[in-house]
Amino acid sequence: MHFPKGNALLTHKTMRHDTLSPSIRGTNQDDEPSRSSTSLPASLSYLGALGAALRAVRRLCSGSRDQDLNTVLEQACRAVVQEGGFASATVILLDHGTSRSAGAFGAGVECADDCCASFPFPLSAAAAGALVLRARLPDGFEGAALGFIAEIAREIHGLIDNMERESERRALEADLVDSEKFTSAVLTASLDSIVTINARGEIISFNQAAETTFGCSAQDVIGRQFSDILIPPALRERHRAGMANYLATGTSTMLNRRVELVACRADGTLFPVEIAVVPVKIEGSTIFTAFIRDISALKQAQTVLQNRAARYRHLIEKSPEAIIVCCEGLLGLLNPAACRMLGTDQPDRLLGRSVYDFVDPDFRHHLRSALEAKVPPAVPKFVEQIWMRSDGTRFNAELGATHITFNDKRAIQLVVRDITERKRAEAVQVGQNRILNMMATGAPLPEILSEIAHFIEERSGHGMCAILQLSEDGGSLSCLAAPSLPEAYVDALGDIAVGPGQGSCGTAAHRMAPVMVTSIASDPLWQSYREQALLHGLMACTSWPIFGRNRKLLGSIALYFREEMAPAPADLQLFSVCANLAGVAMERRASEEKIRFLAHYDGLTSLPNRFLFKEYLDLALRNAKRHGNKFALFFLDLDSFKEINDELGHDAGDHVLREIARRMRGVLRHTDKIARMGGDEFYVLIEELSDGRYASDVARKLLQEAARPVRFGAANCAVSASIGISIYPDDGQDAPTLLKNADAAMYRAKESGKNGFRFYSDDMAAVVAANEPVALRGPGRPGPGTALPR
Ligand SMILES: Nc1nc2c(ncn2[C@@H]2O[C@H](COP(=O)(O)OP(=O)(O)OP(=O)(O)O)[C@@H](O)[C@H]2O)c(=O)[nH]1
Repeated sequence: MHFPKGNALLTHKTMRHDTLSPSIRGTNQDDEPSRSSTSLPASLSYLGALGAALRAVRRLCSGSRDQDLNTVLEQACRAVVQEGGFASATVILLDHGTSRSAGAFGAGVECADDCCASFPFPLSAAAAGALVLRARLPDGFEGAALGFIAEIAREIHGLIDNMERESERRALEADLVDSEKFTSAVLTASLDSIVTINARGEIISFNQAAETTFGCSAQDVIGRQFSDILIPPALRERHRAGMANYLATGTSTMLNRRVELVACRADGTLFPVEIAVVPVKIEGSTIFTAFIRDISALKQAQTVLQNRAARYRHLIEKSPEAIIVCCEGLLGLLNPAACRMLGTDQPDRLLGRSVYDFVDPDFRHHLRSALEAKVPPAVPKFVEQIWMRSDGTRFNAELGATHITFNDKRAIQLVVRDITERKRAEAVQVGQNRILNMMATGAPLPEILSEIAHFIEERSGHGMCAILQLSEDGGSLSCLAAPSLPEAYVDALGDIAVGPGQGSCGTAAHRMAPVMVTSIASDPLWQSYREQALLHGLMACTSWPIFGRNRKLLGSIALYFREEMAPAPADLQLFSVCANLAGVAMERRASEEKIRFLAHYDGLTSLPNRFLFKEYLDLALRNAKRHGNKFALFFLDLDSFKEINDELGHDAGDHVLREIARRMRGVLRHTDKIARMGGDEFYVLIEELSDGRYASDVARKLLQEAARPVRFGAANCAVSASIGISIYPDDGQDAPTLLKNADAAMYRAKESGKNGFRFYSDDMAAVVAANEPVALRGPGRPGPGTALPR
């Protein structure tokens, strides 16, 4: 299609939009369109053709409802060209400032003297654009033809306008249908019940979910009062009042938000719902759409969860073990046992604090590695640590950690046990075993008691311990171990009398019960010892009696402090254990001493027996050999002792033996030894012998004591003694020789008339030889053939 040069007619700038006045340009003219052509008359046939074109276009307009716009415009252009005899017809449409050819016919037809005219559509109309015609005739756009052509253009414009309106209407209709379908689908598919009511409270829509939820069909409820069907009877009046208030005032607390309520099913059962009501004003009237969700299952799940949470909380609350939940190292939950363990009854004061605040710094890294472990142990592993209470005091803790979810977060649940008591008991057990081991291995009593005292001091922290033993007569206490007390104080105190008002120890022994004195300065029990104690800075003293079997009092334990205070209650049991240990040690030592006494001493006279005398003799020999000393060995046998037994009885004989033994012991030096061999025979060992005369003096004194009558009842028992003496080294270099020679000398004294003594001399060797194998004495009847123990 050929357009005039510059296409000036096709731009809206050159179109005259206010009217359908065309722009016309002749091929042979300049660019200015011809304005004078309206005066030329058009031929009747041409006008008839234009009329036919106009009618054809009108026909198209009426039958174009269902056709595509471009097709119809194409047909219109064809009709205009074919009926009107134009070379070409084109409809140009402006669309958002750009032009497009919406329909054309006859394009590409060229003729030598054609002219072209553009008939614009009004800009104010829905469709803007123009009908562009090319006429074969030079006067094709003149006179009456112009009116026809303008009419054709108007018809085409009307056609475009109608078709576009129709198209828009159809699109809107389609949208509406789609929207209704969508709404219907939403309502149907919605899991929530959607119920719409009008301002009178009547149900006007009721979706499928509502039918299921409330147990009634839409058909049954539409038109009925919402409150009569879906609201529980107890709430109906409130609902009506609320609606009335909203309609009157426009305010409501129920609308446009989600609230939980109770709804009523068709069968009358009530159930929990979550409801949101949205009011909508339509044509001056208000309708209300309620979105209702049955939350029975949710509530049940919540109840189950709440019950579970409550059970968990109950278990935690009642657990005797301390349970602590930590989130990111902070305390998130503590049960009462944990609060007690950490020394508070106000968990709120601990919540949010770092768990590390309660752990001894030396153990924090242990806890950190447990809390930050990526893979928790399958079974919680309990570890021991030192923890701290709120007041900073430390305690032994055993704890196990497990990973849990707490408040939707990863958390650690700690089970913490205060094992201070267990550790204390273990320490007591270890100490007790150490002390029992000392007893079993025969450690000396003072060492054992000293160990017990150290143990008590160690456990008590800063006390000083003393262990005292009761005297045989039960009248006083003497200190056996006091490793930490000032020596001067122990010496100054000496033996403590047992009785009321005798300090803590004397009073405890007297009362046979513990005595706690927290102020030595003011307690009347310490009146007699106060000055000494205060002089050494001792301010308090608690004492426990020590008992043996059958609650026999053996002594007492004292624990002194340099402050006015009492032992910690936790230590009292330990001290009572220690008092028992001291009792066992003391009693055992007493038993051992008794056994030792029975083994080494004569039961009648309490003098050493022949076994012990043998040890004395061996020791004397070693000393004498080492130092070049002399010593004398006496063998003493009572004369005519048998007669006492025979005449006055065995008891009288025993009495005489005891008395003479006591007297002889009394006249000897404490370094001298005297032993009873048995019967009426005794040995005496005189060491540090300067010369023989001293031995004679001792022999005379012994004879004198033996000869002094012994009173037994009304009788005076009179005996005498005969003594034989051998001297080391003159009369023998070893024990058997010395004993043999003393024995021989004693025989010589008997032979010489008794009540006298004889030193061994070589002439006695014959007697000894005659009595060989060896004239050694043993228990019982004197005579040769009985040897001392080796
Ligand atoms: N009462 C008593 N008598 C004892 C005890 N042990 C031994 N005897 C007796 O002591 C006497 C000692 O006997 P002898 O030494 O032979 O008799 P004796 O009369 O002293 O004779 P001489 O030594 O020769 O003077 C015996 O009669 C024993 O039975 C004892 O423990 N108690």
